[in-house]
Amino acid sequence: MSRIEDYAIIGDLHTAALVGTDGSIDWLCLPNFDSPACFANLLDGPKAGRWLLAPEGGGECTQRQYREDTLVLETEWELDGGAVRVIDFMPPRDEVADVVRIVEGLSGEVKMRGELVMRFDYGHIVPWVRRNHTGVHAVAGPDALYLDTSTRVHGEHMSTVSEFTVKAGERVPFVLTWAPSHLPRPRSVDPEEALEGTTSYWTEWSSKSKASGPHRDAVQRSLITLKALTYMPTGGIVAAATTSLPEQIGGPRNWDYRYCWLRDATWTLQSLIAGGYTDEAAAWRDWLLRAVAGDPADLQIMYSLHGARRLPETELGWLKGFEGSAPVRIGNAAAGQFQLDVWGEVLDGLALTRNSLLGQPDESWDLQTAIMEHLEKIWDQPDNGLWEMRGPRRHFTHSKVMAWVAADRMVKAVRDSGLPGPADRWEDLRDRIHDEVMEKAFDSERNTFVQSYGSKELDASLLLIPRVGFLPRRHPRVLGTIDAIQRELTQDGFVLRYKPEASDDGLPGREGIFVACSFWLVEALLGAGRGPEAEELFHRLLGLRNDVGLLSEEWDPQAARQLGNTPQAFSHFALITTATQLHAGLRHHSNSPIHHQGQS
Ligand SMILES: OC[C@H]1O[C@H](O[C@H]2O[C@H](CO)[C@@H](O)[C@H](O)[C@H]2O)[C@H](O)[C@@H](O)[C@@H]1O
Repeated sequence: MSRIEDYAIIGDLHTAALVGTDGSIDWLCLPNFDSPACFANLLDGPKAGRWLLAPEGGGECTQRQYREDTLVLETEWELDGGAVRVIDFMPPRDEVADVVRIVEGLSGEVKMRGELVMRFDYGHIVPWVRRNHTGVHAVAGPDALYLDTSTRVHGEHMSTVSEFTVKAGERVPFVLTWAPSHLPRPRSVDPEEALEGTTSYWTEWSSKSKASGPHRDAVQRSLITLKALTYMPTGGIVAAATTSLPEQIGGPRNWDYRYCWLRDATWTLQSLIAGGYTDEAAAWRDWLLRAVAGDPADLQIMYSLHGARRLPETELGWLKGFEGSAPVRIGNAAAGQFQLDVWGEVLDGLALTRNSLLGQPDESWDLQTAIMEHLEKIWDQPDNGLWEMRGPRRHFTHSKVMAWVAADRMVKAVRDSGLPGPADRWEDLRDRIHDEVMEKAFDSERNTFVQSYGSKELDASLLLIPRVGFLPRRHPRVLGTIDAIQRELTQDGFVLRYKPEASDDGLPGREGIFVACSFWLVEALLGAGRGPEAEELFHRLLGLRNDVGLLSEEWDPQAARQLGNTPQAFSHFALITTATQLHAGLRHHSNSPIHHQGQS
């Protein structure tokens, strides 16, 4: 059984597939990220659908890598009789979706076996499968899949099997195409042309990057991963490609991340802008304006890729879950929560786009004003916080700090950029929130900010206080909070987001350390003047990436394995912004663009 870190991602900017080190595609939702899966081996085993393509004897590959700065994956096996490579990719999309796999003989000869188990609706539906002159054709309900290959296939135990030998220099292609079942068979794809086109697409995209410095490769891989999590038609960005990969193996903390969180998307935007990608930032702003249009009181913390608001949370009882981690959930009840921080994140993100996309039309000021006016009425309410706690609502410190951020950015927009608005009133609110946080969210005995007003608990989000400019990076209270978090909220030097057993988050069980929060500690240490410690922690965090540079949401320090949904935008944007700070120096806060070398 594969571990979370065994997976690499390929995608077509509408959806993504996860490919294991054993050559099996174990996760693929079609046609979009949030559509039902046709391969759900990840959550239930092979009977829920998968596509294995590997040497006959099976087993882990010897090595794998992405082709330079692309999303084209190469998985290689070296065996006694020869060596073979499987090249996997999804060509950037037209109206239908393709997964292309090319088996390439590298030396000697290798016996290969393909096993395609097509299931629709997360393993629930076994389709009708018919042979045709180029492969097979599967249909059930709205979905059709077409397999085209030059090698012979036959049926075996409800799967489509191919057995063939590949010699040095030979190439055996497979193309799996999804199309709506009511339409005629779609155009066929030339696999070699598609390989060239896909390689050029990603190479060209990567050539626009401003990533540089000692961590350039890690940053570029993270930027490519974030791009792979964007939904091209609307500009929406999913939090991760999967649902229900557990935060504790065998536990119930399993959530569907195939949606657009305003928080995650705003942070992703910050890192794309840091990487020099302004087109994606503009597309995100357009997505945001469409998604949140209407009464600001109805603003949600997350939406679907298309901006839909209803994301009912359901359990898929027929799936046993990753290594038995049940339930498997689709939809996400957090969509209905009140998370005060989101307003600040959105206004912070729009301030950044305004400062970064100079000269591009910006129609978001009316929305920003409406959001701020609404926030003036609700900022003093208890909320669910950025960790989406399902326990009682509280006055979370981070939420209030983000309300301060909202007011701060709006004041600056009026004062510095000349936009219209009641700057004095917003300034007054900003100062009131600041005073309240300083008074109610600080434990002077332990010299640390706390998770919520009056609480004794710590929370990793407190590390963001200097990042958003609420206090200077070396303010005594910031330094005290860093010390307290290192003392009380770390495992093996990595940071927990909070202590689940003491924070009444409404859920049983525990979880791993939170990768993004550990990157936040790096930045906080750097700001505190503890550069060598920051560098050391950053290098240890880079070591949590898998062999192809991917991070999931969490890490289990005892078992030394990844936990949670993967690849996760949160972890990758934290890597990018932290690496940029380490390289460029602490020259910016969350809302100011980074000036790369050579720029004025
Ligand atoms: O811990 C409980 C919550 O966990 C998920 O939320 C987390 O993921 C979100 C997407 O990356 C992120 O925005 C949030 O800050 C994280 O806590 C889950 O989506 C929630 O439903 C759940 O209550």
